[in-house]
Amino acid sequence: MTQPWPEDFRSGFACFVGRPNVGKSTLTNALVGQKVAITSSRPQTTRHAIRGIVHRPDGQLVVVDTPGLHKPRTLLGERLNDVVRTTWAEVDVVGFCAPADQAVGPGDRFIISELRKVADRTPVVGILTKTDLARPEVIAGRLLELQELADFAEIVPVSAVSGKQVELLTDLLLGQMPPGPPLYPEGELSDEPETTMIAEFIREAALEGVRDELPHSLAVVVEEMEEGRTLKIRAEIFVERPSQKAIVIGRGGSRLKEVGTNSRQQIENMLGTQVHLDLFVKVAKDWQRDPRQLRKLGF
Ligand SMILES: Nc1nc2c(ncn2[C@@H]2O[C@H](COP(=O)(O)OP(=O)(O)OP(=O)(O)O)[C@@H](O)[C@H]2O)c(=O)[nH]1
Repeated sequence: MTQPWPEDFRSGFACFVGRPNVGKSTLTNALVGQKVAITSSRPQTTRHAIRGIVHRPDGQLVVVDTPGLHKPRTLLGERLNDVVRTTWAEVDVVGFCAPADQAVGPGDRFIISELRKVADRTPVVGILTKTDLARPEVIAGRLLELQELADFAEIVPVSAVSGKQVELLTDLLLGQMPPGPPLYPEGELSDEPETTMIAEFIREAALEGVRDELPHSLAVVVEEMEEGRTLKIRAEIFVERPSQKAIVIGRGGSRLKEVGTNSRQQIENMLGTQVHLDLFVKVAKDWQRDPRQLRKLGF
């Protein structure tokens, strides 16, 4: 019997690492070609290891999106760092991202040294992101800085926004994958459970335009999904303090309404069905420090 995939087919897992806000989620979306990981101009909003799957005739690349590594101040912070390290140790290739509009610095060196502690033999591809934001001579300088930072298997400049070199990046990452059959059926873009993606869409909408300290204080749980002519979804947005609840709800409920409209559109796009979305805001005091609450909220 002949196998249904080419002999030289490659498949495996990749993840992107780098300082907050360097463009890891946007790059995942650009590679996969559809919005699967949430992006935000605010650092450290990527919570779950969301996979995007790149299907090609010559291979399959499963991209795992990890949260940013950061100084743990709470139990949540520690758990997130554990998630990061576990992911790093398990993938076939790591894409280290640094943005073209910023110099390589201590943050990058810290991540590289942490990376080497858990994955000393995993090939690392150096990725200079956001090249649309820098002039060619600046990009050239940054590439040299990257070259000195670590022993990368490859170094490649890309722009997720313009799409420049994104295909080449896929080639290079696939080139580091072991030979093997496709890991997921064709057409599948992500193996995140639907409820997780729905919760992420709501979280993303709720974070839009709010103050800097709010991101880590916000969690979303999908409580109920009821199939019918329209899909009824009931979700709860958890904050830590009554003052934050007021911010999320807004004057006369105006912000919450906006959050509902925006996330409902995203959910409808993803599921291809009409959605009725009910959102509730609840205060769960200090949920980031409380192991029981963390488990309930899925961490
Ligand atoms: N101009 C430009 N902006 C980009 C590009 N890639 C990402 N951005 C912007 O940079 C910001 C951060 O992008 P994200 O993809 O959320 O960054 P991240 O590294 O995943 O961030 P964390 O989840 O905080 O770790 C967003 O405002 C993006 O729109 C790019 O290629 N060009």
